[in-house]
Amino acid sequence: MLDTQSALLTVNQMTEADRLTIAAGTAEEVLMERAGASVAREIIKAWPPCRVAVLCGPGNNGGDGFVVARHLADAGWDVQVGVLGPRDRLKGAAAHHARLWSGLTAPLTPAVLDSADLIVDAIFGAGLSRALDGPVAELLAIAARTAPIIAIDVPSGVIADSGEASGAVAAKLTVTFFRKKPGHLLLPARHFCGKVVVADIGIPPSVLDMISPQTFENDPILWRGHFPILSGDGNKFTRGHALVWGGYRMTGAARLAARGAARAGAGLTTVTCPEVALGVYATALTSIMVQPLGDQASFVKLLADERITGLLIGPGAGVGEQTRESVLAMLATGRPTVLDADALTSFQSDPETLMASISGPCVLTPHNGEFARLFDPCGDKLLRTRAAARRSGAVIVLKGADTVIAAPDGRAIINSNAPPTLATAGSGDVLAGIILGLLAQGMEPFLAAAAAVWLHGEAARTFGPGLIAEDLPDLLPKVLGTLFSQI
Ligand SMILES: NC(=O)C1=CN([C@@H]2O[C@H](COP(=O)(O)OP(=O)(O)OC[C@H]3O[C@@H](n4cnc5c(N)ncnc54)[C@H](O)[C@@H]3O)[C@@H](O)[C@H]2O)[C@@H](O)CC1
Ligand SMILES: Nc1ncnc2c1ncn2[C@@H]1O[C@H](COP(=O)(O)OP(=O)(O)O)[C@@H](O)[C@H]1O
Ligand SMILES: [K+]
Repeated sequence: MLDTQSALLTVNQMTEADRLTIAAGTAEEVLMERAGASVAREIIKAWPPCRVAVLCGPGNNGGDGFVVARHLADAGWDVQVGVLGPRDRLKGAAAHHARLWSGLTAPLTPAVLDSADLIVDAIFGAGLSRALDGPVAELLAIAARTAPIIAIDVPSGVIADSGEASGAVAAKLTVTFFRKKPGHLLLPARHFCGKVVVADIGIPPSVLDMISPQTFENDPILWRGHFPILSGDGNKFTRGHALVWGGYRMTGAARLAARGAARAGAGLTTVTCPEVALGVYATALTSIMVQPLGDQASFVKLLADERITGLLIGPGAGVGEQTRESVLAMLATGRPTVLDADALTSFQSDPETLMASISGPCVLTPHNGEFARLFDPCGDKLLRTRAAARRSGAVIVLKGADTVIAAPDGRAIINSNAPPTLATAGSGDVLAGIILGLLAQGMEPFLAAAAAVWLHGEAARTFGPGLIAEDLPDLLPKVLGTLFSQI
């Protein structure tokens, strides 16, 4: 099992974590007390005392709100509490904490927001089961124009499992409990969460042994121990040989990928390209080798070289029969293969042939457009990436600001470190190359893909504004140096 420190829990898994903790002897009221107290602590840390409106819903999220109200009032803050529906509708721990609130409550109308300097959104958390009712959505819209919002668990309107966010408004801070939920990372919900703080409410991490989470936030802790390590007595061949299929006339894409593979640590990197393009590739590549592609038979012969340990096709490959044939020839070797861009689009009219040909370690790196050409685009990003991985038998990297990496066995990782400067031509080509470089060194495809996506995001973050794809490979040494100096 992957390290559960960066696990993301579904609503059902979080309920189970609560249940196991309660069964082990912690009362639900105590968990709620700790949850609300942790939110109040974060507020007191970040804001000076002011007038706060706490908006409480009908469930346990509302119960947390009453705890926050009490702690802030005890600390001398001016607190208004608004409650959705009759106060006696609250049950269990929420009813208990509502009783401990000795101040007034008002109905949940815009009047509660009058002259608020800060607003606590405790209307709905994990229990939101349908789109927000009109009046609640209207109140939230007014709240967003009135003062900064602190959301408890998730901003109301966010579906924690899927990242949908109908009717939600942007919070400055979201305080969640024990572990993050997929909705804190998936778009659009992520945009509404602001800064996310995970508070410890005394749920023991050992409950996760029983829950076996399958979804994780991308973090080196998941894959650092599997990263290729150089052996002192190795040589360039023991570091793997990465082969990139280089197209013509779009030659830049494969060159970017090749540099990504080399910087990720492949001992040798070769671009094989049509004879006519040899000069173009050779002038722009030095340590990376260039080989003429020849006809299909000679390509198959080249693939028979056992020293080649990783294959990539797609960047700048062109859509068509030659690309299809080359993809199938690569897959037939059973060696680790990355399929990107045109290699995916070339199977648009016949995805079945592609799926049926994948048997070895394989990573597909579509963006949303390429994904929809091969797979069912319905459902949230986690769901559809997982389904595609299961269907294809390959690791799927569904790119974007919230890239999801899914394995055929159901594990999934959501990436959160990619800055928007990555939205620049060719950055995906570099990513495919980094994955190739790690695969060529023998790293497991799922973890290689996760590591590459993280390194790619971190490289871009290190660089800052003005990034172009060419910069990315040369930023890897610094990112890797920092990463491994922390061990
Ligand atoms: N279970 C526990 O032990 C803990 C739970 N905690 C809090 O409990 C929350 C989950 O509590 P609940 O499961 O009670 O769920 P919520 O409080 O998020 O909401 C459930 C209530 O809202 C109603 N509802 C759902 N969608 C609605 C809609 N669109 N319009 C109107 N009403 C709607 C439901 O009928 C139910 O009454 C978490 O988000 C967290 O804030 C924390 O106190 C930590 C401990
Ligand atoms: N707004 C964004 N924020 C963060 N990362 C992004 C954003 N937009 C794109 N990316 C990342 O940039 C890369 C773009 O890849 P791709 O769409 O294949 O473009 P190209 O074909 O031009 O290389 C992917 O890794 C993607 O996840
Ligand atoms: K909330």
